[in-house]
Amino acid sequence: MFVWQSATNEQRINCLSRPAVKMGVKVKAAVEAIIDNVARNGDDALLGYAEQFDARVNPRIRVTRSELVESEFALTSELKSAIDQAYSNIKKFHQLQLPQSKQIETQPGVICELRYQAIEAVGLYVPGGSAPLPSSVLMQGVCAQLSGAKTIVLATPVKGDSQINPAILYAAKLCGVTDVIECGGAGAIAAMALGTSSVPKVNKIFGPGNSFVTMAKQLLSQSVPGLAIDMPAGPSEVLVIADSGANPEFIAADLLSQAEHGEDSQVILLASDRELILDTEAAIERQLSVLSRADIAKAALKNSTLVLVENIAQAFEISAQYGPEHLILQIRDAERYLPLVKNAGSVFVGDYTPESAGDYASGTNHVLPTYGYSKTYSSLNLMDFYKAYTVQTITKEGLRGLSTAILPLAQAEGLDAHANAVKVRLENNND
Ligand SMILES: NC(=O)c1ccc[n+]([C@@H]2O[C@H](COP(=O)([O-])OP(=O)(O)OC[C@H]3O[C@@H](n4cnc5c(N)ncnc54)[C@H](O)[C@@H]3O)[C@@H](O)[C@H]2O)c1
Ligand SMILES: N[C@H](CO)Cc1c[nH]c[nH+]1
Ligand SMILES: [Zn+2]
Repeated sequence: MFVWQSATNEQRINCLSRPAVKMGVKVKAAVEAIIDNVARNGDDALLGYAEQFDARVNPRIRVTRSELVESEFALTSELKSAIDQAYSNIKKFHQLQLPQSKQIETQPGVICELRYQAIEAVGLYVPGGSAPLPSSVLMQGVCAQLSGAKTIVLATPVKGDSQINPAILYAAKLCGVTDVIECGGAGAIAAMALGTSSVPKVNKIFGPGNSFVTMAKQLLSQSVPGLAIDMPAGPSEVLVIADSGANPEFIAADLLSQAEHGEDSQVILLASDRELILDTEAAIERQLSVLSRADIAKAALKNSTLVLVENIAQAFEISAQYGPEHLILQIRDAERYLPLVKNAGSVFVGDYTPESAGDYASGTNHVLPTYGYSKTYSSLNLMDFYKAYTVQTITKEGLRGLSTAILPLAQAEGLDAHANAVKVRLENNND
């Protein structure tokens, strides 16, 4: 147990530091080499990485159309309807976000509009190194589909001699994905950013992934002209704020649900009650013993801390400083505390709102900023698949009215040609 009140500043900073950030320099060098190889050797580089990193036997790049169409027959009816239910809820929540153009006459004869256009070609990365994630297909695919993107490329790694997971293919089919690519990591991101013989080049790359994926997105968005990315969405994180009324079994389950994602996941509990922390420690031990991914969760717990805070208000201050991907509030009267939430990708309110609900099926998006980027980035939403642009239409009289602002400003800036573009029109008597 970490006691916030008696810790030094340095100990507090350490307690909130993220494991993935510590390995940044090594990851950058590896990713730069991968991008360079894909730029030079295209598909051949991708096939090589599939063998090297995913132990792929007879690697290939493209999944066929008929595999997509037939994927549902490989699913149990239970899993198929689970995917359908999640798809429907995610679609409902994201349909709410459809952008609407707006216009206003700012002064007589001067009309300004804000319009939206879907990004034409999008690349969706679905992590698959440690677990296949059909839910991540839905989170990104529903948005791409609702936006009307023309090209929707989905890349995911496949391990060893296994087949690509049919649940991933079925979710991709539901979302209207146009190209499914069997490659992972930085290579897959580079392929979608640069294009290869088999992989269409896209305008924007989305999706979570490990440190290699996240680094590749960041590096390529700085070097490929016009390429955009959604956000740095790396190793999963959850921060739980709990009061003395919380259930330690629920807290332990929530912490373990994210610890099991990867060894570099981080889970933090901020609790105002010492007994609750001790009970949660015991619950974690009990629950861990029957988890199939206990080893991964145990490793992640080494980067994680159960913290005793003075009071709930202090917990919110610490959480704002950390900026978690997910924030779970297991406190009485939790809604009352929502105004204290400052930086969090997605907030789960009350004892019966586990993160798993948002991870899979409630309707909210699970692609969220990590590494503290919830301080500045939004959670993935439909707007990320659009660009907004403006349109203006001005009548001659409108321009005359506006000239009293344009001409003095152009003069003040010493830009005569700007002023002339107005004057020639106002002096024109040919219409
Ligand atoms: N933030 C979010 O919204 C969100 C959502 C889902 C999952 N996640 C996170 O995504 C991550 C998924 O990671 P993952 O590893 O399971 O899958 P992944 O698909 O992101 O990464 C697997 C790929 O990493 C590459 N790789 C592996 N070892 C490498 C090495 N030594 N050098 C270079 N490249 C290497 C390989 O190409 C491999 O195919 C987890 O950390 C999980 O927590 C985040
Ligand atoms: N918790 C992950 C985001 O950090 C999303 C996910 C996918 N499947 C299960 N969980
Ligand atoms: Zn999860």
